[in-house]
Amino acid sequence: MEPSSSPYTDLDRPPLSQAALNRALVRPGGLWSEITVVGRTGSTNADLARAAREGARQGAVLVAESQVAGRGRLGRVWTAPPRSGLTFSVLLRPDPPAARQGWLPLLVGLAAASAVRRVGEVDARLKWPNDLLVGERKLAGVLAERVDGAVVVGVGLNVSLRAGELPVPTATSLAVEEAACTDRDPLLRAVLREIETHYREWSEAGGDADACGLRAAYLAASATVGRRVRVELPGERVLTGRAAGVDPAGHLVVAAQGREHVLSAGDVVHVRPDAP
Ligand SMILES: O=C(O)CCCC[C@@H]1SC[C@@H]2NC(=O)N[C@@H]21
Repeated sequence: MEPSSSPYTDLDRPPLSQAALNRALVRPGGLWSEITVVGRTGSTNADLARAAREGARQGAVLVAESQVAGRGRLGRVWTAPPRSGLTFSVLLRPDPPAARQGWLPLLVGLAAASAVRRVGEVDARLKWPNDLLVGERKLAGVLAERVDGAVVVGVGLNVSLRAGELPVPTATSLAVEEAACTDRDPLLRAVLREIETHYREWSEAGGDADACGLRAAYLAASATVGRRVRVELPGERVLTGRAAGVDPAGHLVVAAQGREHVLSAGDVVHVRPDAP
């Protein structure tokens, strides 16, 4: 076969099939109501947020082959060449009280990590709140945005990018990690099935992450708890200490300066054990 003239070799990869995804994942009584695959958009989170305001049903999934204005946490951008990864968002209308909905992005991060471990056979772990790491490199990110009564949760997962194609040196991809599977279709199906399972259990437990085992499963997949961390907090404050746990609300507990701090937001950096 002639080498591709495209700067993105991933354009040679098969597109995701909307029809096949709907056949596999949309069923009566299930969470997913409709899966839409678009060739190109600005941001799947922005699109689903708009749909949510217009009254779209719970369980809408929007997948983009190419996203040109992907949004990340804390005002960052998410860059991914076409078909090089998974970029999708889901629309949820959770019943549990707002005070417990902080678990939603953690739940989605856990689902993505479980799917990557199972299908990709890569040891993905979670940096609080919901970055997927392999070692210390970032494989995927999750962005949750509240829209009226709904929550839109977006996932960006690097799949087939080679080392020289990664957007930043601290990133990785399933291809770089020599995953058992770099086919986006089974990966997407696995992530959506995992989200559905965790979301159903969490909803049935009224959002109680202890009662449904979510907190225990999250802690087992955590790369942060037990580590020394530096947390950049809103307002340019920084806290350095030991990540002692995740509380029943999904907040990070950091032991520092002789007491425990409960953090609901922030950017965590894992500090090397031998660092001064
Ligand atoms: O790590 C982060 O900062 C979160 C990144 C989230 C990126 C995904 S890609 C699909 C969805 N649409 C967006 O605009 N962002 C999320």
